[in-house]
Amino acid sequence: MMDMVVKLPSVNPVILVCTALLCSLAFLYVRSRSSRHSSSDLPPSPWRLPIIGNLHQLGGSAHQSLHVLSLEHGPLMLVHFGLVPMFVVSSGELAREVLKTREVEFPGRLNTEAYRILFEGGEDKIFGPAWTQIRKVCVSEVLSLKRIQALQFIREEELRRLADERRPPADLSDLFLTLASTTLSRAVLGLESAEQGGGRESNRVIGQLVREASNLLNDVVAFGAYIPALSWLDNLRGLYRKTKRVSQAIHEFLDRVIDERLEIRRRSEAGEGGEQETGDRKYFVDILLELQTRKDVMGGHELTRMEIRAILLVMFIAGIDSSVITLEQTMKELVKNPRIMRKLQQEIRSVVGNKSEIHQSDLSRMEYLKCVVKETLRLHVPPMVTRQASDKDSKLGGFQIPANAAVLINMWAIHMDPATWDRPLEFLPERFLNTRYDFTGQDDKYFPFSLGRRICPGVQFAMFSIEYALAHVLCWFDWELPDEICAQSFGMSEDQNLPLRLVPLLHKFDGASQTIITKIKGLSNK
Ligand code: HEM
Repeated sequence: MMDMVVKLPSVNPVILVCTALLCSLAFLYVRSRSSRHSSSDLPPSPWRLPIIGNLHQLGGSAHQSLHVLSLEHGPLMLVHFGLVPMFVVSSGELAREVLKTREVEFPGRLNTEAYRILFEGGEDKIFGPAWTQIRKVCVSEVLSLKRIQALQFIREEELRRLADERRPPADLSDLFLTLASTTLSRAVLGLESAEQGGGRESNRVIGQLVREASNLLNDVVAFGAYIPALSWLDNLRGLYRKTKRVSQAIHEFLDRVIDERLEIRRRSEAGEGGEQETGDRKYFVDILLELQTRKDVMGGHELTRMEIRAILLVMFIAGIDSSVITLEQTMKELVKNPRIMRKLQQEIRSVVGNKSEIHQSDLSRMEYLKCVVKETLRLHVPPMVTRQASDKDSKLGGFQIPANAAVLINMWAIHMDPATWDRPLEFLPERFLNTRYDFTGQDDKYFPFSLGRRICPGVQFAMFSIEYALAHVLCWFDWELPDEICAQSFGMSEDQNLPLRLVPLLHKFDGASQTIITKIKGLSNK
């Protein structure tokens, strides 16, 4: 999500070796200008090549490679991403210091070129002085339990669509994306629901654009970011052209929505029969537009349209991708572990009983479901969170951290620590039964939503949406792999078998009540 997750481009070894040879002279120059800190003050560092630094040691899954390096070099190490020194934290204790107890010393996140293009400026543009106030508005107006309940009917509508996907296999990735983008589009932008005219199409368009933007932010950590002399490679790959195209399409879309909301407000104020701005009809975009004229609430800051667009985009990028990934990875883990899938379905079906709908109160009785989602978030956490040190030198873990240094928190490594987790690579939801782990950021062994001032404000919204979607998908249907997919190799890596296509089989309830039979028939006749 946003620049919070850092992945590396797959690096062609030939390019790397040539670059290393050609640039070794330049390295001598760079070294002559290198840090004024003596190396004994700095954390341990793996051996590195000229210019490319440690990039050759970081495969497609940088978080996994960094974890391996940290086992040898310690919980705080200095790794060179090309010419950029990164201070990599792999222990919960040090992560807590950076993210929470000493957060003022590590206030910002890292910027990338893709980030600057998509948000029309850097991190400061969105997360500047006004952000604390906007965060509060997000939590109370968009992500509150009341708003979550008010939007429940949208989730229900989308889940019913499953029945339309009767021609197997069902594209679950598409279903989860539509569900996440529709729910957020309504809460944030007030876009129409699927039943209202072009609602579905608009939701799909923004959902797809946002996913493209997330991929650009996550995957396209461009060569130029680490080795400026290689930025021509990024141009050659058309990365910035693509980012600019996606950015322009998103901004045009958001501008249209903002203009529509302004027009609705104008007509309503002029008594021209426009939409009534009642509590339920006021969306996040309306609240931001209102804040534009409330400098008093915003600590004297006047929100610009550009900032409004950037804030709306942050909500989408942060909200959609992470929820979809969690849903996809949970279903993949369940298909790989049929025992766990059966146990979970038994729990869901026994709680739902003869009812034809799943209510919010039912979810609170599904303890094993919560364990399953927690375990998915342990194994498939947004792998890395970034921070930038303030403009003063500081110390961490007894080592020197220079002013403005880039810090990477390897969340994945912390969630894999064998000192905390028995058989850490296995999917074992039972490990969370009767434990203290939650998402409030109190614990430094497990914190998929991060810690401290910048902790994810969408925790409740995300957990409810994810649990609700899984309970529906697993209650009425059993799931199988399509014939063409080999069970042994299914889901060996995170990116494998995506988009996720599975065969839904309507579940045969023993002695099912008339209500359930009617529900299932209703679904299959849709
Ligand atoms: C499973 C789902 C989710 C996960 C695992 C997740 C995780 C995270 C993480 C790790 C961060 C970075 C915090 C940091 O830098 O310290 C974050 C930030 C953020 N998330 Fe989430 N998130 C999820 C869903 C959502 C949803 C559904 C929304 C909104 C609807 C949301 C909105 C945000 C926002 C606005 C930020 C930026 C907060 C700030 O910088 O102050 N997230 N999230």
